[in-house]
Amino acid sequence: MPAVAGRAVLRCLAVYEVLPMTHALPFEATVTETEPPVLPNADWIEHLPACVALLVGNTVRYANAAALRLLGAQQPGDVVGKSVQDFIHPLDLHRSLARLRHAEGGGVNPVTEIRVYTCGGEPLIVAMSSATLQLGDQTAVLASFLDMTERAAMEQQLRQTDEDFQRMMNTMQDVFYRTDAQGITRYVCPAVKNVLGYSAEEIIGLPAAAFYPDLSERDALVAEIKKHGSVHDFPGRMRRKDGVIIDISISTRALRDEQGQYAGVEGIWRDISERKALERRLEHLATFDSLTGIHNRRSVLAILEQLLQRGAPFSVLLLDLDHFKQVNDGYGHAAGDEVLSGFARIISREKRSRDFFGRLGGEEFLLILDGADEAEALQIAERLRLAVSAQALDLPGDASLALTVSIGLTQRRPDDRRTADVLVRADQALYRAKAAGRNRVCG
Ligand SMILES: Nc1nc2c(ncn2[C@@H]2O[C@H](COP(=O)(O)OP(=O)(O)OP(=O)(O)O)[C@@H](O)[C@H]2O)c(=O)[nH]1
Repeated sequence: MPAVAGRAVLRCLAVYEVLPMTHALPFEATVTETEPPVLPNADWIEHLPACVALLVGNTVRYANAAALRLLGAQQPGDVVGKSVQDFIHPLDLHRSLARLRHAEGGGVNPVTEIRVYTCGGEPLIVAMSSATLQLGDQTAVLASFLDMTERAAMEQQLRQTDEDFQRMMNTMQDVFYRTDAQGITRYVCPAVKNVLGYSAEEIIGLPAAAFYPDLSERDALVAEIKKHGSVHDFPGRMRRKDGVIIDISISTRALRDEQGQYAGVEGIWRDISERKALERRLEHLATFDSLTGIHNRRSVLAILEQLLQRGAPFSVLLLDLDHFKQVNDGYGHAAGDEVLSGFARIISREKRSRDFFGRLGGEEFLLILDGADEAEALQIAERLRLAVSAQALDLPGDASLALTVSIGLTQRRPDDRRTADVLVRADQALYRAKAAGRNRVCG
């Protein structure tokens, strides 16, 4: 048997790793157009798991058991003696015949996928290689093939899965990422460009920590993941390429290697800056008076309640602008608003930084003097009263108006339990100040 043919067949079969390379091809064969080729001592080919067929011209002259099985033959005659055209898919026929001619000319055809039909018409995909085989003075082609239908389907499925994954990653608003045990970013989806301003390529290979403005936040995250295995909506912050710090929410889990060792993290994070800003706006609205910007009623009373609960010493001033109705009546409601804002500005400026100032409603305000006893509170109240009467309050246009304020004062008493206990006394003191002629402080 010519060495070329032996090498070719071995190469065909070695592709599938079904034969140890030490096997030599032991057959000498002869082929005629009418009779099956004789392949003495070739039992092992007959029993190979790989499909083997011998072709002369376009006709199948021999097919081993595996080939007959794959092609669904009931008997050898269903395949042997038939033309390859009976089995090859029309779209692959031209290519297959060209390969046959190439092999006949002494060439070796590397493995390629070819669509074939079984005897029952079922389509298959086979991986086929072929090479010339000189049998006496006749040239045949030895083809070897394996069923790849399942693998092709799996590959198609994998491709589909990969395409779906890429599509999902490309359209995601959230950022999917993966780091290794050293915290190096190994994957990040393209959405990161919209959120951080960096492309995925710029980030992959860099430590995830590089994007945290405060490293302790990242350390806290990793510690939490290592402890619990995962985190959900963990708050954090990241620095964008333009330097802006954004609020993020992270949901991620620990990755483990085969030994169960920590191997990094995988998860998603989303930009929640807008949500946070909205929360802050809502919180501000819920805490501060929209006209004056100082604490609103709910907020200043909550502070009063807290101080009471803590048993902290304090005094309160209840402040009420005198004859404020006349401002509204004389200059209009907008002018009244302006005056209220101006008044709040004066008190905010004049109060001590540790004091809490809020608007209870209308033209009535509460100032909580943290730590102040009655004597100290009286001093502060007098100072505020003078500051108000000394400064003309602006009205819309160029006009301004001098107003006065009456102040009711009370000190926190040991038996005060509720805010109302304090407020009622302050209100009574304010009433006395009004009754006594206004523009004064009463305790
Ligand atoms: N512009 C404006 N006016 C308000 C607001 N809330 C309450 N007022 C007005 O404040 C006025 C309060 O009038 P009164 O309770 O009679 O008190 P006053 O005129 O200040 O008189 P005394 O307190 O007795 O000195 C009313 O005219 C209310 O309509 C507000 O948010 N803006």
